[in-house]
Amino acid sequence: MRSEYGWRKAVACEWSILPPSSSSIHLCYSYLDEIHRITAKKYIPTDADVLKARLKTMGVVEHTFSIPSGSNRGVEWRIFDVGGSRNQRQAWAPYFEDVNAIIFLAPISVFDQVLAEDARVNRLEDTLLLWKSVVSNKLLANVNIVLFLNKCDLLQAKLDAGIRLNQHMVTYGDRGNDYESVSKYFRNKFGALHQSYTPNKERELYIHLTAVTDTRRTAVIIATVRDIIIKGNLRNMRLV
Ligand SMILES: Nc1nc2c(ncn2[C@@H]2O[C@H](COP(=O)(O)OP(=O)(O)OP(=O)(O)O)[C@@H](O)[C@H]2O)c(=O)[nH]1
Ligand SMILES: [Mg+2]
Repeated sequence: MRSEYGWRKAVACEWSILPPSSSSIHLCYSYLDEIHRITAKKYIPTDADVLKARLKTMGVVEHTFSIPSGSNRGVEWRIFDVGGSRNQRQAWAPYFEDVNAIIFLAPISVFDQVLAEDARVNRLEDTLLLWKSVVSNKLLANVNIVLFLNKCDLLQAKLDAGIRLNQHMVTYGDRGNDYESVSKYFRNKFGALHQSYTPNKERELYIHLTAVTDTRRTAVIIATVRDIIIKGNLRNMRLV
């Protein structure tokens, strides 16, 4: 087995030959920081280890659960997790007719990365195009949409490291390269696309800045989202 120093050196070398799309390298580093724990004979993955793992969704994965207590006790929730990569998106269509809400995760830290599927395409530009096609879809006109501007922790780290948004997105111009300005810009950009392209001008868009690997904070956001979805469904059924 390589020593910790050896691993770091190997990863550092790899870093220099990999394209900037290799966000997994950051994750390698966080696993490497805990190499002794992870390579121990009796290693049992923690929840955090599982969260950090990159497990690409293939097809559509369904999860069903109900909440055991509280006012929504007994309500059955069905969640469909769909693969986001380009070759997975054709699998989404059959689910569009029957959903009550969509939670769209847009990774806003990827502004300096390209698609694994096509190195000519900037990942954030691709996300914006996908967002536009989802919000403009007529089949989804009455579906509540919640937008998670996700990977905010990685965005903050990149900006703190001096990576400039305007080098990758010229429309950003000479605005400040700090987290507040950048996140506000993305909030407005995604919001404006929804405003322009939604077939349902009454639809309210809910936007949250998230780092979903922070489970404590995400639990609070999910509780808010759950209430929004329930209220939206009741409204659609004209019960309130
Ligand atoms: N630091 C950080 N890592 C995140 C965040 N959200 C997801 N990740 C990590 O990003 C990687 C990709 O997450 P996945 O859940 O596999 O990505 P996905 O968007 O479902 O991708 P597909 O299944 O291909 O659609 C994993 O290693 C996650 O731990 C976040 O907010 N912050
Ligand atoms: Mg997935």
